[in-house]
Amino acid sequence: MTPETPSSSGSTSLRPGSVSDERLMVAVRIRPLKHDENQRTLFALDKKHVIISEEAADKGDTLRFKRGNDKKYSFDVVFDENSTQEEVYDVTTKPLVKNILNGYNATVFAYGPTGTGKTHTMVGNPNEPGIMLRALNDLFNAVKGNEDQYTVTMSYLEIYNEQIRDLLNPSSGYLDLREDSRGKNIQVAGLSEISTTSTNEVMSLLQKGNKARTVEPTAMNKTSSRSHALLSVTVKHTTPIDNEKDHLKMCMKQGRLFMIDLAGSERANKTKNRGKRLQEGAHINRSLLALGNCINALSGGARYVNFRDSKLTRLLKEALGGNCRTVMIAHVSPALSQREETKNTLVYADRANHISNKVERNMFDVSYHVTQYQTVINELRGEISRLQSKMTEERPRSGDIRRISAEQRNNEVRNLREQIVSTFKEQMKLRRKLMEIDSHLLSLGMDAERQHLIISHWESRNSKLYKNHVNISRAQTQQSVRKKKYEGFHSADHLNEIAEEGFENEEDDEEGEVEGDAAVQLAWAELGEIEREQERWSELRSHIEEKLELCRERGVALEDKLPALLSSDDEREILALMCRVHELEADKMALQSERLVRQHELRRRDLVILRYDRQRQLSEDIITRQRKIIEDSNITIPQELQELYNSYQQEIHASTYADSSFSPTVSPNKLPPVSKIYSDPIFRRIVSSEISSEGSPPSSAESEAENYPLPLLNDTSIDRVMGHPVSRPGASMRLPPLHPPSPPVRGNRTLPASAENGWNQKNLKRSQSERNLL
Ligand SMILES: Nc1ncnc2c1ncn2[C@@H]1O[C@H](COP(=O)(O)OP(=O)(O)OP(=O)(O)O)[C@@H](O)[C@H]1O
Repeated sequence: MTPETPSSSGSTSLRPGSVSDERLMVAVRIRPLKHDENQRTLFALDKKHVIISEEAADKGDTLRFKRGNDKKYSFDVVFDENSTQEEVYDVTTKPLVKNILNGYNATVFAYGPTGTGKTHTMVGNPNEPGIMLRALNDLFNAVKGNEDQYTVTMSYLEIYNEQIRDLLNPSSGYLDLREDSRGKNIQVAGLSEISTTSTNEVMSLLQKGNKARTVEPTAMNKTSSRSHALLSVTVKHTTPIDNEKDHLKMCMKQGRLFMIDLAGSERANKTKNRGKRLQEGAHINRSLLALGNCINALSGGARYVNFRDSKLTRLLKEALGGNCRTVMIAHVSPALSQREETKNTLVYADRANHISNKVERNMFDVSYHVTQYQTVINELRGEISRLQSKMTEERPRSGDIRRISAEQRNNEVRNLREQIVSTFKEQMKLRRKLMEIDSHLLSLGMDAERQHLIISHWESRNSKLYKNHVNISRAQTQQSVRKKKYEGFHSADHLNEIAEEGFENEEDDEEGEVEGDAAVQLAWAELGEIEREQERWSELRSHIEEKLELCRERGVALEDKLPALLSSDDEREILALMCRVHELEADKMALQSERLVRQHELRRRDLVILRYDRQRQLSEDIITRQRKIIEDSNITIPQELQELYNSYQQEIHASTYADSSFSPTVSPNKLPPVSKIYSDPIFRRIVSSEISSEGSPPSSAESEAENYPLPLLNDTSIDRVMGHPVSRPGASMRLPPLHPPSPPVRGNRTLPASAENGWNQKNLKRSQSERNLL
């Protein structure tokens, strides 16, 4: 069985205008029994399941693990004691390396009780190197030949007794953890960030770092790591943008990979630790407890998660709850003597399995933000022109200036200047707050849209697919019932009530529909919650807007006081200073906006790649179905088509080689003759009904479609395939040409090879232009 890769596991659908949730991937690695351990309590059932027994079992006694008290757990992947370092790396981390090169953040961390093999997995030894070295090796190989475009830097730190130490420069002492006022952008001040693309250099740096790490013998592990070690690798990729019209000439992607070897949780009575070791153990357990609490809160969908309880959780904040693909490798011992620790670890790992991270933001959001920046910039520019015109105003001054002492005037001028500057700062603060509120309102709007889509999808499914049109009125009644429930929704308790209550007055007993009902109830409830939040934030917005207006008026009033105090030159000087401050602020805003556009461009490109990836998977599905029909009907494959398939297979193998997360579904020996299949009326009926079941039939207006009768996908079908129940009437689109193409069919079953060549030429051009898009 090929285990899922982090990029595929648990990720939900993605489209422009949406945020994608990536579920945290959880792997479990079982270490081999030690010589003095004879009884075991844990077995790997297969590549995804483990079973833990209440009672003892002898070595190798798998059969008895089927009894009542045994508990089974499922994970994304399970590595048994025979798994190699290479296997563990290939499945958990190798796919992340590709993500890093594409500008994503990713984290792999080893978790588990002391002595279960975390350091073995992450660091390893010269004969069996661990994840850290393998990942760095792969990263360097990937950038080889393009070193001018890539910058790779690394840092390595340990958290020992809640203190941070630089493992690449241990003499620098303890380092501080810094973050901005909103708890974002967490950084370690003074941490060395070493730039390299040489594997040998990295080897010696890692060795140096590992030597500097705090390791001590305990009763449970002769080389027990007494600290958490965090290796971070950042890859920056800078490429020129082709588009001449684009005002941004360079495109920059930055991905970061965190590889973390946590210290092991431990029980004082088992480790027999005393004094310093006991104190270390307490620190380790406290920070792991904080991590456990975060995992609990995140997996339960809590709105607030406390990352502040330990330095470890503060550093892992982004990995667990932010823009990051994360893999947790939970380590366990199969020994009976370790049963409690193993069980606790499995429970934590199981909870972590429910954590999702948001790794993609939408395009609309970005362009909206850019507009917001532009609005503030325009306002600032307006202020600048107003101040400039004030500067050029010719006003007789000497007679107006109040007759006061020079010292008094200096004081008043200083006061006035300070007030003007602080009013301006307050204005900027309020403007930024408004931007944040607008952005939050926007995401609420999108959340609401998502819920509406769930509801409308459910409605259309109920009325279109499963019911005849007599039942439409029933669906409408259902909608009004739900609406009433939504309007009456006031609390979480009420939500539970609704969920439990179900729709007792209906007779739906189809399982799928019951599930759909629960989902739609939740969607209505969510909508209620979202609307209340929108109201709250809109009120806050009006309040801030009022404050901003008052602040502006105060600023103008302060400016008006200037002539009474200053000579014409003094006033000009102050006005010029204010102009400068405004200009700087406007420039800053412009830079921030530009940065946003760049980030957006990166995301957009990744999105395009993702869509093509999905189209490719869809093509494979179609091929598999075709193949089945061909095999069932015993149809012979024409020579030309066989050649096309051979080319296709080569492509598949090439991409498999380049991307281990992709597994071809077509066997190399036998391939289906698509041309005959496509001209086969039964096949065409099946595929058309499968693909066009929710949309309109192929349009005869499209001449290409007439010539090459591939089924057309309208947007609804595409969205269905892409995982989006969006119903958008109108536009239709042809299947992507990535699957083996169907040659033209005209009366006879297939056209001669020359006609097919013409088709291939066209197809080739189209693929080329699609590649250009990327
Ligand atoms: N899968 C494995 N194959 C071979 N040896 C292993 C495996 N897992 C662990 N070991 C061995 O078990 C011992 C303890 O492993 P390791 O030091 O990696 O545990 P740990 O979880 O990092 O412990 P601690 O939390 O105390 O630092 C080491 O000698 C290691 O080589």
